Amino acid sequence: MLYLLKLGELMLKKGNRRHFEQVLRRNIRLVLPKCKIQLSNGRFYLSSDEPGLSEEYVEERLATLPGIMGFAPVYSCAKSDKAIVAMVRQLAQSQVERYGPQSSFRVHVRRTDKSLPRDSQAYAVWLGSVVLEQFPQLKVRMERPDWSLKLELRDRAYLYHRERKGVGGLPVGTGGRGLLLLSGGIDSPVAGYLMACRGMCLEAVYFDTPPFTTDAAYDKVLRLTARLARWAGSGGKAANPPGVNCREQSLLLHRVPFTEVQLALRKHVSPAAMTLQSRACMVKLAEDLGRSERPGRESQALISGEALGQVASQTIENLSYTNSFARTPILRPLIGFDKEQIIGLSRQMGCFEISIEPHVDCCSYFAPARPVTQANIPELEAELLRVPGLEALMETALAKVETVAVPAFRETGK
Ligand SMILES: Nc1ncnc2c1ncn2[C@@H]1O[C@H](COP(=O)(O)OP(=O)(O)OP(=O)(O)O)[C@@H](O)[C@H]1O
Repeated sequence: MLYLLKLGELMLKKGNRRHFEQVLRRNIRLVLPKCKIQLSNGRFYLSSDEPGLSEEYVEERLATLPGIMGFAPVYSCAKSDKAIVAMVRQLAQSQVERYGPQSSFRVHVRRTDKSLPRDSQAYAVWLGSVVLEQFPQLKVRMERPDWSLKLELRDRAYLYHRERKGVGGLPVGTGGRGLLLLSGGIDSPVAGYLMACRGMCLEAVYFDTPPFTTDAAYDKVLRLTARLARWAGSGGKAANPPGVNCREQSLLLHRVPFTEVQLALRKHVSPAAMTLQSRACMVKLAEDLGRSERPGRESQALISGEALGQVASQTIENLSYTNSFARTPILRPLIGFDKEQIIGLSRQMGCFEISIEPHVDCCSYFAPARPVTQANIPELEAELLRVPGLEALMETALAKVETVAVPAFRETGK
């Protein structure tokens, strides 16, 4: 099996392109350890002789790896006319068996080796006539043919007839480290996906409020984390904090026991500010968690699934209030998205059906009927300071955090 990988945005990097390529190579190795990777002329080639390795298995992983714009299973041969003709004839034969002797086709050629005797167009015309000689009833069609053959003339000749899109973006591990606030809802997994596709190495944190939330709600968060790990989990060893040595494609999920904090807030803050004050505590805890016990490997940003105006608590005043609890930036990649766009991405990720399962999360349980929409920052800060023992409750919560590495593909039994 041989695949040609197209790198897209990576190719635009100038001085540090090698670094990006190395990170991508490391990520591919983690995800597909049984494949060999070779880099030549701005293309990666992935090959394997492993008998049990199916195309479906390989493609499922390549399709979710940030940094890969597209990929195609290819045949390759030397650049001699004789070898190319034999390879074209063989692939044309299989396409005619599939689409019929009267189907339409085109040949597309790219040539990076300028020392060859023909230019790309002349190669395409010549190979088109080779195919027509073999199957005279075929029709040549440039626009939307039934099938096409694509030939790339590089160090060798590479021929393919189908190509799949990847997610593009940049390889995980080239964009710093972020801690995603992951609830069981629709938005936060999508926010994590977008940041992973910009190369950010992620971990996730979930604030759990038993008995107001159930084990089923946590299980839902685990399944969402597994899904997200398909895109974000390729940071592998680089994503491990000290003491964890996970070599699988996986994502670390921290579960913070948040009940005591929520109960103290419910007793001492105004009902209308409940959501906002608990979000502020989450931000503070997440930031402390992202810094704790990991010198040199701290989270450099928090990530949240908030979108401006999506719910009453997500106004610009309220976002400014929660910002004031973090020294690191809070990234909100969905800030300008509407719900339909978010749902579209969530479906694409295979998260939507999980996210809409009906489980109560901590915020909806404690949510006020009429939340504060225009945070008065000094008043709210003063109110939070008056909650007795809040600091100690937060420290206890941090001391009891449970961390698991959630593998990307185990949920499907693969
Ligand atoms: N229990 C939680 N654990 C971790 N993060 C949370 C939790 N609840 C909320 N968040 C974070 O706060 C953001 C805003 O949450 P909120 O409930 O207001 O919005 P939402 O639109 O329901 O978001 P989502 O669909 O991600 O739950 C979430 O996107 C998430 O990043």
